[in-house]
Amino acid sequence: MREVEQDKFRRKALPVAEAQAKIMPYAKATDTEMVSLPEAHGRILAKPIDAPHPYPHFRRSGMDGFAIFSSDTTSCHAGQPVHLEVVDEIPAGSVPQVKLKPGQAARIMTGAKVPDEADAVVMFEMTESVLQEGHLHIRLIREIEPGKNITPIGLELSQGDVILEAGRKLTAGEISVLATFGIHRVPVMKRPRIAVFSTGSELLRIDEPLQDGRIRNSNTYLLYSQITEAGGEPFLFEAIEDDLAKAKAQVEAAFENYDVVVTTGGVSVGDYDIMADLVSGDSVDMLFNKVTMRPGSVTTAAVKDGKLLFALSGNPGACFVGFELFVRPAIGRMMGIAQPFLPELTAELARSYRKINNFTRFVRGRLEFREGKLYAIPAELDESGVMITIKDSDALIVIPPSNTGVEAGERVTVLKLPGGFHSF
Ligand SMILES: Nc1nc2c(c(=O)[nH]1)N[C@H]1C(S)=C(S)[C@@H](COP(=O)(O)OP(=O)(O)OC[C@H]3O[C@@H](n4cnc5c(N)ncnc54)[C@H](O)[C@@H]3O)O[C@H]1N2
Ligand code: MOO
Repeated sequence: MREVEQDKFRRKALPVAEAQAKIMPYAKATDTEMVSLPEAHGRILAKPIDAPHPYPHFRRSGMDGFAIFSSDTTSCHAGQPVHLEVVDEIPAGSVPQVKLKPGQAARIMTGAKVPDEADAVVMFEMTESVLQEGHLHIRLIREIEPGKNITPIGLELSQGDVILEAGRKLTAGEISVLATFGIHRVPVMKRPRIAVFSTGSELLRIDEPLQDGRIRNSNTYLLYSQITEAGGEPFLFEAIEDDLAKAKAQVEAAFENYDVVVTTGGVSVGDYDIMADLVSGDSVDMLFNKVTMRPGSVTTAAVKDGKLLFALSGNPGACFVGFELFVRPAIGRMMGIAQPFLPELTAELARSYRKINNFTRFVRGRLEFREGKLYAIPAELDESGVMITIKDSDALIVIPPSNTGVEAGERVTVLKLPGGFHSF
């Protein structure tokens, strides 16, 4: 037996956290690039952005109405109305033309600049128009407090405030803030370029008809989605057949052009498990080839010329989990995300999980809120080779090693998968 083949069997299993820690030093920051604001959606901000001006930068009316001196309305009531002469009209986008004096009002629209002298805006609905000696007046029968319906300068942000920290993912809220401040070119982290290979002579292309004993290559597309969601840029390659020399050549070529290489399949101890052989060879430095977890115990990571190679299991469930626990955090770290790991929550296990585990199990499942409490419901079918329940899962339920399993009602840690909740 060749030495590399023997190595496949002699594996030292690392706990997940230790394996993650081995990877992170190689998750080197990508370069930065400038993109247009719409293109920045979903990208990671590369530099902190300060407010170049206060917001709002002028005193803004919050209502369609009249800008007035609130002091003119002191003690005003139905039996003692106040009449104010309308001397200006200020649409949004214009500036006041008349310097207001006490006893006067300016007709003003929502979003328009309030005259400096005025200290309140009264809504149209609270006024009545009257003509007095040919001049338009408004009649008020209620006191208006100072500041009413005026948004002060800098209510949201003062000049120089940090608007967004580096490492922040830009989605709707962030994009609208950047637009507000005229930041139309945005410094973002380059998306790590990730080559994806599936291995296995049993794999058919997705456009091929079924053949006996063969299956379509779903992992490549699973990974395409996961990489895209995590912020990376996937590049899909034809599946590699179970031939070590060919696989080695293809994977090595990929390292020339891509930041990370992800493969699936061929990492176990089978006769054709070429990735296991490849990482045991001397062309790459292996970081680990076994993790004390299920599914994905054979998850393997290696480094070539400072770049990461992830050899995930071929079993779809294990490939999925291996990506979420190892590849996602590496992509996140490369883009400067402060916390690139799946967020941890605590939930109550809704159904007993009685499988015996030597290793920590990451069971796909659904989360449900019932009467303010979070429940975790493990998928009925959660075997490593099962693909169908991945689509219904919004979390990985962490089941620690145990001889008895975990009973319904016990508290468990869950790792929230990206995206919404399937129950809602
Ligand atoms: N004697 C042993 N056999 C196995 C062990 C073991 O410890 N001793 N471990 C089992 C476990 S656990 C897992 S997980 C798998 C891991 O196998 P590999 O990662 O080497 O993957 P393959 O053998 O290539 O494939 C496994 C399974 O997944 C299917 N597959 C592969 N690629 C794809 C793809 N791109 N799309 C869809 N499905 C794919 C493949 O056809 C197999 O059915 O090993 C166990 N065996
Ligand atoms: O490593 Mo396998 O995915 O544990 O079932």
